[in-house]
Amino acid sequence: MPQQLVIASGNAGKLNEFHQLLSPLGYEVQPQSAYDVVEVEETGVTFVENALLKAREASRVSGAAALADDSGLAVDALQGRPGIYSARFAGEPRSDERNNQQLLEALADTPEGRRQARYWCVLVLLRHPEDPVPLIVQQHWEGEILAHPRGDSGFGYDPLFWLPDQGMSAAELTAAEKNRLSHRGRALGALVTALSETP
Ligand SMILES: O=P(O)(O)OP(=O)(O)OP(=O)(O)OC[C@H]1O[C@@H](n2cnc3c(O)ncnc32)[C@H](O)[C@@H]1O
Ligand SMILES: [Mg+2]
Repeated sequence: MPQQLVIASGNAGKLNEFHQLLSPLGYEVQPQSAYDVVEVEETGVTFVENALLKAREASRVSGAAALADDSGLAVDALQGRPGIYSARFAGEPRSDERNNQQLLEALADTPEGRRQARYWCVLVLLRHPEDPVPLIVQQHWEGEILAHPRGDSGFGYDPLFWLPDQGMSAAELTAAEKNRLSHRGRALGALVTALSETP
């Protein structure tokens, strides 16, 4: 992995997690805001398309290697929604709290036992804006949607994301524990491995 990386994201929760995961490995990470990268429109219909759009713009503007994350929550009872629209589920202005409320309403008639869901995380690394061989990895994290929020760590849908094996919500995990288990933490592990195997 290039030692200096721009993180193509404006999401403070993601930026924190990338910092925690990459700094111990010796990477110097900077948010795209350090280069005044403006948020691109996420016009793709897949996570990978949106991640490519974000990485390319950040790499183009910064002139550096860029890592983008497009992620979201897919709920079985909602046929995979909100999916790529997770950040915009409750419309504008975007807010985690309103998105969580929207999710609870959408699942109001769905009983416990039928509330399976997963987070997806797709990471795209571009070494330069015209990199013809982007590194792409995707990972998921299985859970269930709670009827009431629990915990105040993490971000986004974490207070509603129940982890049966842990007996707690994603927002009740420590940051280190979330990074070890999560879609993002494991995707980054896979990316580092993929990079070490790439010529
Ligand atoms: O596009 P950037 O600038 O990176 O920031 P964003 O928040 O818009 O990010 P996405 O477009 O990838 O949308 C992902 C949404 O999915 C949710 N999400 C993704 N990973 C999550 C996590 O680890 N915990 C909680 N919610 C998460 C959260 O609501 C995010 O806003
Ligand atoms: Mg986004």
